[in-house]
Amino acid sequence: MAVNRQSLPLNTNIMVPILSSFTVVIIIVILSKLHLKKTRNLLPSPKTRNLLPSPPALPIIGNLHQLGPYLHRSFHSLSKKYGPILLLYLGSIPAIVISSADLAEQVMKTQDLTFSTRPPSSIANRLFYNCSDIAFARYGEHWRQMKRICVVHLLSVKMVQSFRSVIDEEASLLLSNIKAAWPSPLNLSKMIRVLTNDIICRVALGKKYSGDDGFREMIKEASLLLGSFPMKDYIPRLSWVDKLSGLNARVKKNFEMVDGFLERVLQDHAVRREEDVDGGREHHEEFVDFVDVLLSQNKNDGTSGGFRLDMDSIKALIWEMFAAGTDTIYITIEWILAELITHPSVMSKAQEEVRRVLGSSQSVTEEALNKMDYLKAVIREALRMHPPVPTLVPREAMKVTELDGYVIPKGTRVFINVWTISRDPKYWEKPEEFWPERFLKSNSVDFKGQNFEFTPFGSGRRSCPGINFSTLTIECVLAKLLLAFDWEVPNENKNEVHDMSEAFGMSTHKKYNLLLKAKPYSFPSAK
Ligand code: HEM
Repeated sequence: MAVNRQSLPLNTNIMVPILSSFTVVIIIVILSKLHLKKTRNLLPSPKTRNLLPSPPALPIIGNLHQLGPYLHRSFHSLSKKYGPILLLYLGSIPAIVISSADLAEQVMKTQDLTFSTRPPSSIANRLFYNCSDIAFARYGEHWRQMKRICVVHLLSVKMVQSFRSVIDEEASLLLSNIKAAWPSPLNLSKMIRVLTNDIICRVALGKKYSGDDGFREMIKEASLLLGSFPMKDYIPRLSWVDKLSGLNARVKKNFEMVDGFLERVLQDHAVRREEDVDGGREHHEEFVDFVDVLLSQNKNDGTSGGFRLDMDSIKALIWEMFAAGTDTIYITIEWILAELITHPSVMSKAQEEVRRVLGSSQSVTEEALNKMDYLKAVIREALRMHPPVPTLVPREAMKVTELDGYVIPKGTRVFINVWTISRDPKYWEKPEEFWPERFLKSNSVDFKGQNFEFTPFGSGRRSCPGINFSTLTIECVLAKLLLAFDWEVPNENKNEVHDMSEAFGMSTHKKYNLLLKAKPYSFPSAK
């Protein structure tokens, strides 16, 4: 799920848009003074706090003042000083930050069950129907059944293969639009964003909504809200600020829009199903979207081990596919292209491979992809340097436990900083260099969750169920883009295109758009 996004499933960027507002800072300072004594009593005793390395915390806000908008970078700096496990207070919430592969393995494998729940999030609670989704759901029977449905029915290898034609059609449409733009520059970032949104729309809802401005705004607002910082969750005594700042009203409005939209989608599908049955037609002969699958699960609820997939859970799951799927895939493709364009020799090698394997054929089959080792290495290298969810989705300790000899109280939040781990010189040669060849070695690591120095999709019970779908989409789209065009950076855009700065947002996407020229490529014999 999409995105450097803390609350999002994907959103680990807790930050600070609201907190940094002047008014709130003043309020905090006054309250700090007024309640200093009382607050001291609320913090754990010095003895408990000393158990883990921890930067000094302030009353009320804890360590929030030490965190910037790029949470993974703030955690990175703190881990340089305090080590691979450290304790922070996010307001009144204790949180540990993990920055080594060994400790990540402890959390996601050895003690996976202990760390299998998600912390509460008031915004996700509202937007995802009391956390009836997967990514925000607390560990338990509901989450287990929802994840099973997702893994077995929505994102199974067979289902993902059935989406191939959708991915192919949408990518071909993208190529036509790019061709039409030559020789003018184009905003490739924007085009890829629309592409991934269209693919997810068709796969999840059965049709595209990209032409609908209201739909785009609704998704954008939802992801902004999921990336925001509700006082209620971290400094409960300041929860009134959420009302004053308009946050509560925005959440309510967005929920009502999303709910109305999903109601209409479900209605449309239900009517179509009835028409198919009345007309004696076989329902969805060629392609079944997520809504169809979930509605049939809902109908067959007796066969799903007694689990009742109610309408709220269906809506939460459908909506989550957007939250988790759109940005992550878009961001990954954007970073890969940015790195390729910045490293022309890598670009040439990748293009040479794609053109050799595919020839003039536009069809990117599974067999063809299996011959593109270099392209796969490029994708891994981009995910290593730019993991879209850099601190994973936070977990929470379900009971008191021990990590690295430190006592971890029940309810402690856990962030795993994969951004730091996947550039740690202890595991990676030349970690700051974009060097896909590192993944061509016979003993190279994979991102499937078994190598804890490289887990952009997480690992264990809470790992990402969208890994096959993402990999297929990224590989197909990239192969087509490298096959069909030679890429040029207009002089006036050079600085922005090659600038690898990150933007603040739900996920760590590139700060500056890819404004490029795409020269259509013709195979020598076809000239
Ligand atoms: C490049 C693409 C993607 C990346 C890098 C990514 C990454 C992640 C990460 C890091 C997590 C949290 C793992 C953990 O806590 O250990 C996650 C969870 C999740 N992802 Fe993805 N994701 C991607 C694409 C997708 C797609 C396409 C979908 C669905 C269409 C999806 C659905 C989910 C869901 C439902 C969860 C929650 C799993 C749970 O809590 O049990 N993701 N993803």
